[in-house]
Amino acid sequence: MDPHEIRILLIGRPASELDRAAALAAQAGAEVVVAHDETTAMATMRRAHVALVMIDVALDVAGFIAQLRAERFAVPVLACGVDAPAALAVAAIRAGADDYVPLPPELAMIAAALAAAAERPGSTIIGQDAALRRAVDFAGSIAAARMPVLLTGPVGAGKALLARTIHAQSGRQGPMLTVECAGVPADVLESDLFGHQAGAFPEAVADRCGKLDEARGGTLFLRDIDWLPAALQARLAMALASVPSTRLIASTTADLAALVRDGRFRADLAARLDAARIALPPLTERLPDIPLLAHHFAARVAATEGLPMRPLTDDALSLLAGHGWPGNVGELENVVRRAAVLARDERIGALDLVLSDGSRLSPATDPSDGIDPLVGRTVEEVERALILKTLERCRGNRTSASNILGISVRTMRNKLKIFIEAGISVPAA
Ligand SMILES: Nc1ncnc2c1ncn2[C@@H]1O[C@H](COP(=O)(O)OP(=O)(O)OP(=O)(O)O)[C@@H](O)[C@H]1O
Repeated sequence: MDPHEIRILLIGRPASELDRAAALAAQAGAEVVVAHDETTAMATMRRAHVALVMIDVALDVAGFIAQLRAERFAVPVLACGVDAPAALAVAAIRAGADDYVPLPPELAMIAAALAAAAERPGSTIIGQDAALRRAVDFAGSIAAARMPVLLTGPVGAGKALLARTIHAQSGRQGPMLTVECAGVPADVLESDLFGHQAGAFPEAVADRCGKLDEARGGTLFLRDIDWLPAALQARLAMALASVPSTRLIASTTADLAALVRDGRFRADLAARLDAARIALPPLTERLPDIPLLAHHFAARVAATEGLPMRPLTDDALSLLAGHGWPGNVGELENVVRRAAVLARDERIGALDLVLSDGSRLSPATDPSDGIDPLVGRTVEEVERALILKTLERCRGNRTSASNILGISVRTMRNKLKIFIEAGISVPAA
């Protein structure tokens, strides 16, 4: 196997249930490698691109995760075990594992973990909306070119999916690798992108290849590029010339041109990325696509979970059509996925549609409703009140509030900093 193509690394003792997990993962279409101890596993991490780690809870999960962190690997880790005491599972999650999977694993569970962690080329882009189809057609027409692509649009609009499609249609032989720029510490991001040499920092026990290099002949997808710290923007702008065969695709929910004007993003890098810009419309601007997408997601859940297909009732569809969808297609997918698993009847009804916080779906309101009393206030005052109120409703959760407001978490943090400096109290995180 080409070491660069490993998707799942399974770590466990020989002849354990983990071998069965490996067989199932392979059956689910994954490229799998098994390591029987932590040292071999770390060696694999250093030489290959691993999208997901599954480790037996009987091993030293905390130690392994600490080692991953020390060497600056950002990879999802699932702990797993056979009849493991709940305390072990909890300890693994406390140590930083993303989740616990009981063994023997079910194919559906492995497939779901994979779908969440792996970049799957060729997933279908559903939708008939004219603006969406134009975006997809344009993406197809430039897929084989080498020019960078900038994908813009609100959170959950399908930018990552379109990036995978462009790579799949590009005919490139190399891999598509993703670097998540949002919320990752600068040093981890730097190692992820550029790699490091043994001894570069105390825990750097071996050389590590960065994704910019690893993606030679393939595609490097920089998700939420506006989060890239200034120093790394500079390093990336310089490094691009040395990897001409790596195709860059970047995504952002922000207005990159505005960030350049504010001096928060390098003009040369923005210009480079902007060679081809593709904007994805928010879901509320393509309402006729909602039933198509809902049906698609319901069918996918039925297939992966081994459940009967449950169509949506007309009431459920009209509730979906009236919702505001701040999280766009990603949010719709989550709502339908939950409903398809939890629905008791043969069809998914309006009552089955709940948001991730357990609240019922609410119809969208006209944004100009209730705005009269605000006339006479400044935009700044209204903006501040809206931000603080939304944050309060989200119990201080910056990410949820910025999703709802349609601004980046960084913009939200900057605004809150200004409020705090002005002596205004802000809900705690
Ligand atoms: N047109 C579509 N057809 C089918 N699935 C879609 C479509 N658009 C988005 N999805 C699915 O919705 C989810 C969210 O999409 P995606 O991650 O591509 O959004 P994004 O714009 O990259 O989000 P973010 O801004 O958070 O990075 C994914 O599971 C994706 O596969």
